[in-house]
Amino acid sequence: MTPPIFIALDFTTEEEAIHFLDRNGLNGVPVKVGMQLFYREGPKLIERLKERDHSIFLDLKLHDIPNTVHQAMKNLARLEVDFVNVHAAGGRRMMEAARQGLEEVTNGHRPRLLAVTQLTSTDQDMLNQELLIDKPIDDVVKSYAKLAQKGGADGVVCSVYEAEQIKQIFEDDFLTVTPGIRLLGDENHDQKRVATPAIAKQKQADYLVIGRSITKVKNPKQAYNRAVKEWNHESSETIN
Ligand SMILES: O=c1ccn([C@@H]2O[C@H](COP(=O)(O)O)[C@@H](O)[C@H]2O)c(=O)[nH]1
Repeated sequence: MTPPIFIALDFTTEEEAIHFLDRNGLNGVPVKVGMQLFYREGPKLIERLKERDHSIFLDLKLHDIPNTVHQAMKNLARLEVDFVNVHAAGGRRMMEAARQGLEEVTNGHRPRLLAVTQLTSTDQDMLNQELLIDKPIDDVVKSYAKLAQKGGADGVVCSVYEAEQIKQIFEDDFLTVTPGIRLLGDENHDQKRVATPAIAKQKQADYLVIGRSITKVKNPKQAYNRAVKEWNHESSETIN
């Protein structure tokens, strides 16, 4: 079975991204396409990745008034990717509009809708002092997750540290997708709520998103295999 690990293709051009996959023998692995690459290459890149049999998480994090998100989601749905997302902070009506947009243009196989709870680059201090949210971060994540479910999301983007609690609150099929993954010894960069693949597995995350720990290292294939091994319990590296 393909491991549920999305490699974040945070490259500037399609050629860089494809060359990275080819050079490292990562053909057909699940990939995440974010703003950096999509804003440059757009839908034709998605078509190319689909032809190459990649599952795709299109991570554009929509956050706007409900009508705009509704119309935008109709266009994204036509790309027939596996996952799309919005910021839960846009509110319940916006998420309902997103879901409705996805349903309006797909027959059966619609992309699954995720809602970002709190970015993994946010920590407790930033939440309190910059965003002026005076609550423990895991409570905020849980509360946004509840809102997301009411708004029709199929799951949330959260850190590994909230995944387990979310799994306890919701049915098993409400998904947790967790970025902020680092292999032991790697730099955290701008990420704050960080964990290894082994911890992610322990905390019952459904999917991992890994970027720089794979894409910016000397031997990406070896790093990917390390993540897969941890996920499969073949090695148990713990928290950074
Ligand atoms: O809360 C979030 C939501 C999305 N991301 C995205 O995931 C990758 C992580 O990249 P790394 O290099 O592994 O840090 C990146 O594309 C982000 O846009 C996130 O990190 N946190």
